[in-house]
Amino acid sequence: MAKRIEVKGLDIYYDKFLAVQGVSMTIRPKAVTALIGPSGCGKSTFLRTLNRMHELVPKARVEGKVLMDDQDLYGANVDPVSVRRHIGMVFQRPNPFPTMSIYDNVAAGVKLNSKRMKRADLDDLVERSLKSANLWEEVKDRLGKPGSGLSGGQQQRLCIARAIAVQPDVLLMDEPCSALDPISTQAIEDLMLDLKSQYTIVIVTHNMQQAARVSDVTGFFNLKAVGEPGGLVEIDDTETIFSTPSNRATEDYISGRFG
Ligand SMILES: Nc1ncnc2c1ncn2[C@@H]1O[C@H](COP(=O)(O)OP(=O)(O)OP(=O)(O)O)[C@@H](O)[C@H]1O
Repeated sequence: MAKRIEVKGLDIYYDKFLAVQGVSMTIRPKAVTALIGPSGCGKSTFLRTLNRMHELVPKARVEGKVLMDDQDLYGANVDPVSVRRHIGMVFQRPNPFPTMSIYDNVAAGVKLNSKRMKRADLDDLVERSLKSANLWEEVKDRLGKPGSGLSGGQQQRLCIARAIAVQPDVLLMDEPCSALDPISTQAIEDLMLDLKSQYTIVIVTHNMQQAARVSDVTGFFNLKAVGEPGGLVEIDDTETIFSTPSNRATEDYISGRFG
């Protein structure tokens, strides 16, 4: 659990379009890394390369390396489905399986991985995952009801419980609060702070206050110019990025001068 990710010289393409160029960074285990930057600079694209979801887009590919505790995730013998099992993803819009019960939503990943479990063990796993996602108390009396009947914030925590249930090493979150109200947002932020004791967490956010509140490390992505590829400008401790960034573009962005 909680593995380190090392990205080395990563170029990311959609067919012939180079969307992101030359990203190198180390993502620390048991910490929250936030990725910020203006629209279109490639934050989400980059995030999806970390668990090989990028290549689900036809003709999308990468050059360079992504290592998880020294294992090359793009190595010849690596199964992308297994990578996605170890590196979970939570999306902008909560996407529970709408007709499935709350219980089955949490158990879905484990069942998909064709792990046969005794009912009591599965019950235990569902309970632990919902507790870790700070949702158990709110749903324990209606586990058989559809996940779609929960509020947006509860649905997002259900998706986090589903991601946690398969015991990933890393959790990727792509603007996980952008569809949520402030109270649900705070619940997810609190949850991130809890979860980082066990996981490596990478979050894309448009909300700089959120990056400042939840992350230990912040990476600023930018575009040199329209039509040019995006790239990582700098990455440092969040406190440093928000107080004394070393790059002018970072300073302009965090002080609201552009983006
Ligand atoms: N499926 C796709 N096919 C082709 N190009 C894409 C695709 N998805 C994204 N792009 C392009 O890749 C570049 C980076 O987009 P991406 O969505 O990763 O940026 P972002 O920084 O996450 O933006 P935002 O903050 O607006 O979500 C953009 O030029 C975008 O148009």
